[in-house]
Amino acid sequence: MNYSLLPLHSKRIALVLCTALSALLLSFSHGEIKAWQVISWLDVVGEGGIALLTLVWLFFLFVSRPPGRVTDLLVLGLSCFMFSALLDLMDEFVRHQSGYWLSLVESIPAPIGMVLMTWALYQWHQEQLTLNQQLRRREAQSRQHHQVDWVTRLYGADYLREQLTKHLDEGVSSLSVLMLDIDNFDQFNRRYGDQEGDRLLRELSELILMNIRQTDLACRYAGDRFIVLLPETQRPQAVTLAGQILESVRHFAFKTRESGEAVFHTLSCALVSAVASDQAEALLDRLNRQLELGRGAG
Ligand SMILES: Nc1nc2c(ncn2[C@@H]2O[C@H](COP(=O)(O)OP(=O)(O)OP(=O)(O)O)[C@@H](O)[C@H]2O)c(=O)[nH]1
Repeated sequence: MNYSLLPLHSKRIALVLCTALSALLLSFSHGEIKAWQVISWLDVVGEGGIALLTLVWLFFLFVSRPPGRVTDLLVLGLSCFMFSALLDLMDEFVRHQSGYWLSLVESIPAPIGMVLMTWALYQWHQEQLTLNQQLRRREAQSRQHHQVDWVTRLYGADYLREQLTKHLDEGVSSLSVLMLDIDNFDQFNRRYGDQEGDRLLRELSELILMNIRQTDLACRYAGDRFIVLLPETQRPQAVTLAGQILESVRHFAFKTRESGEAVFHTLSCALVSAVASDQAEALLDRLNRQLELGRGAG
């Protein structure tokens, strides 16, 4: 199991522990401990099981989800539910005198928790739809995770070559291919470090993905260079799409981790349209040359 997300939840874990502790303290401070013989062990197992399983759910939540709104709602909801479940369990061990208000405190958090969790699950569903959409854009027509680039999570150059060859062999009509290169990335790396460089690569990949269509395929071709395959796309449409990517990158304020300073970036781009006799490598060479020529001219 991967526990790498646990440290990110230290405050939430503290909240859960405080909630559990306050349920125990509240119960012990308002009653007296029952005699061993009158405890109903069947109820203890049933109610204790519910409280324990709530804690298990919380544990899996912490190891599975990064912090965020949906996570917070789920933690709050489960904590409320656990609070009621623990008070319910403590009833088996402690006889309470002030029955009415304590039973109110015991009953109310559980339904509030259920409402919060229901709302959280709806939000989770919405979040999943967005993630699925991003995944579909990353995956194009097939799923080959060994060919994914681990910095950007985009497909790498080998997968790109395979897909490009496939498109060309199938004679897909109007295939446009776009190459994008981050300007002055080396300078950025030297100033802010490689880790920030990796983060920039990831964030720009997200921006590229957000601007392409479901049928397009974005790959990391090399270092700071990306390629987007645009099937069934005439040049004017490809030019518009490229313009949208360049604009969104130009307006994107990358915040450095250390100082929060906003750093802006531009991309250089080249665009070619495939012709009937094209081979993948020749087309990629054409793209590379065009990009360098454009830079020379710029
Ligand atoms: N952080 C990080 N840097 C990388 C990675 N792959 C390549 N690089 C760096 O990317 C930089 C690319 O440098 P160049 O090809 O000169 O690109 P550039 O500085 O953008 O120059 P122009 O393209 O001419 O604007 C080099 O410093 C590489 O070390 C990576 O995965 N992560």
